[in-house]
Amino acid sequence: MADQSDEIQVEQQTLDVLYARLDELRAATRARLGAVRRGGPSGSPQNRSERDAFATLYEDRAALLEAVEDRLCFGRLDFDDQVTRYIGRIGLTDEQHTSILTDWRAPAAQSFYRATAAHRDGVFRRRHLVTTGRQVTGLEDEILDLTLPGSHVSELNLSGEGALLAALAAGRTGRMGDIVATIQSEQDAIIRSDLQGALVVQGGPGTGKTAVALHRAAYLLYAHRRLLERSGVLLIGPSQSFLRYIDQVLPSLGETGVVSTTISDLIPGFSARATESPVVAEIKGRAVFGSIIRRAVTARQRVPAQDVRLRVDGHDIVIRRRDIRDAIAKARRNHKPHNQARVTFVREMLSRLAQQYVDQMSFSIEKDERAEVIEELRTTREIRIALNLAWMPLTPEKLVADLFAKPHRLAQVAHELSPAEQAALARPAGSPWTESDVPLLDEAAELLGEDNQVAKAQARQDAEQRAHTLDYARQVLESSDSGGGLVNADMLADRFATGASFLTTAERAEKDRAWTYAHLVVDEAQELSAMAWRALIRRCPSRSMTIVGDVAQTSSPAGARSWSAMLTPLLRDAWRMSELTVNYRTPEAVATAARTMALTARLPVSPLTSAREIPGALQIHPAAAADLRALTLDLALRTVGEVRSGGAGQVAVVVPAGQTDAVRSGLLALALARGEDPADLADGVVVLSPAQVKGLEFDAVVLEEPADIYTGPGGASDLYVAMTRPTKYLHVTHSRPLPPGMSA
Ligand SMILES: Nc1ncnc2c1ncn2[C@@H]1O[C@H](COP(=O)(O)OP(=O)(O)OP(=O)(O)O)[C@@H](O)[C@H]1O
Repeated sequence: MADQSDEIQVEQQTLDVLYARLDELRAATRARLGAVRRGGPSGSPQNRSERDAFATLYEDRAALLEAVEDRLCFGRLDFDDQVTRYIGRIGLTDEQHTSILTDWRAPAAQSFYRATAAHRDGVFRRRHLVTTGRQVTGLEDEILDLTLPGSHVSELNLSGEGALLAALAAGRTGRMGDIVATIQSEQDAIIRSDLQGALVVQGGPGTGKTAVALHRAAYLLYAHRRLLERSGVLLIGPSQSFLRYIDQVLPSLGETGVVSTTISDLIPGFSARATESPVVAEIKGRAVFGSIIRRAVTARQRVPAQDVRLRVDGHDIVIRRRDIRDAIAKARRNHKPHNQARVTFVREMLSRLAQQYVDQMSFSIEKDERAEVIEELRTTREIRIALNLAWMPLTPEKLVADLFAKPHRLAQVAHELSPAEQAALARPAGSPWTESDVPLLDEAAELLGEDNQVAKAQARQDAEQRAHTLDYARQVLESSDSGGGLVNADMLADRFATGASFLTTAERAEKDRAWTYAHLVVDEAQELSAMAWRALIRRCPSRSMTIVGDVAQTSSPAGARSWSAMLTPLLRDAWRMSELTVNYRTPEAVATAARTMALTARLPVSPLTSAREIPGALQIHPAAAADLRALTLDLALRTVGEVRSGGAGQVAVVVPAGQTDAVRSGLLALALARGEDPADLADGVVVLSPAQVKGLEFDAVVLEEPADIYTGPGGASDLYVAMTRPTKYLHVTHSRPLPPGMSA
């Protein structure tokens, strides 16, 4: 022990040097930022914009230096050739530019995660530093050179087993933390895998897929910073609550520029919140909807049943079917989206109609007079109506809403769907949007292009905004008495505008539906439909993607049961797969029970080894139907008390979606009856449906009546997800027989 305390002292000295350097850099960055800010708002627009750029740079740097306070340095490598290297959250150099801390993502840090006794890479000792604040509180050494005393090989091949098991045993806070100090070798291989192509990471529950996906994003941003910062990285998660659960991980790794969203929120300024039956969601998720939407667009470019005859200004004009057919063909030939191609169609039709008009005149006319004729025809109401009927300007919302509100429109373009399937999709116009509508709207937006009516409205709005800004600039000039011709209202308005447009890549990308990203990270990817994949792939033309998920946990009927069946039609052979095999979350007994149930239900479960065993982790409590709820509520309250006795801790009660409200009020009533503080209850326990717990984890889960979940819409997959959420205890309460394969 004396040995270890000496070593701790040595490491404390190193840590003191590293934190002192961190403090120095923080102070220097703050000083530079202060100097830039003191520069004030004067100077030419260019100076001002340079200053803004520097200020943003220093602000980012200051935020990064603040974010790495906790566990700044967590490891040390000792090499055969006497070299020692410290590994931490960021790289640091001293004043002579000598490296004193290696960024965990640098190639020089790789051995910290990968070196094994069999492949040492010249490392004879790997040391994990356990720190609390700025104090070293413990050490864990792994001697990789088996000829040295103290060497030891972990059964599961885990590195830094002590540090890892301590991290896994810690109480959950409701927010995911980073795993940078204890990344395991199979995870590291995925994190550092090539940027090119799509990488699918398949793994059972708790194998660290989410953690790995986020650390990979941080790694790629480090290794390919220029490319990735210019075009951005997009992260897709299954729900807003999941995004909240993970939202501290990337900032703690010093990365803040990743855009994260869900399929429901994929289109900027649009949010789909309504729910619909799984049957309907499955139909709308089919890849064939790509063709259906395409046909729905071309169906809106149509030749009318009859010629239309009218008189304009004493001239006979015939809107002929033949002319419309030719103009449609001409407009389609330029392969522009519907709303843009419409311009060609209208121009061609007006030119043909103008020719009819001119042919009836007894004299020839000049070019500008012909333009007047065209304008007159363009503004004639009947002509406008006839041209719109032939080629209507459309928004994606209108196109998709019509498809489901007007059965004849769907029937016209969706011959792949049976009459029953078409009938299932019917809904009234004005119905609220659902998640599976979003990929259809996105597909439609792509094919329709900007509606120039919308663009015109935007231009009008911009002009109004400009007038408003000018007005404001004039007032500023008047009140600041800075006349004398040095600056005019227009120039000042420009300066205000420059300030407003000073956006980061992530901010610009987030606002732009058509933005294309350099890399895409998709979590819980098994849930995505073929249509959702089309929408995502469109956003990442390079196909550089990290796709993580588990096809045994798929509950969406439109999701993937096999990666190859889902991805090969979309990506051909431009995807590769890696598997994660160690379960870091669920105790062995719980994992085994979940797995046996899943195998009995023939789910495509991945092989899995559990890193932890906790005695009494799985407890099954039978009850009479009349007593079941009371038992569930009592267990939930008792378990919250137990898991929070040591500080942090979270319990989830999982019940089918329709019962969450009843359980929530039951818990509250019971807590009040027992004189407990409702605020404590709200902190420590959540009541969620199987769909809502996907991707999350808790110290303990109380699962009521598994047979209800098993026979519910998500079936055995939902039950598999629910059973695999706890890090410590799973309590199952039931009055009906347990589902096949499920037992203690
Ligand atoms: N190397 C590691 N060191 C410490 N903790 C780890 C490590 N790998 C995974 N974990 C922890 O294990 C838990 C499960 O990880 P994660 O949520 O990423 O798993 P998952 O595979 O995405 O699970 P699911 O399929 O159930 O969503 C998390 O608490 C994570 O922090």
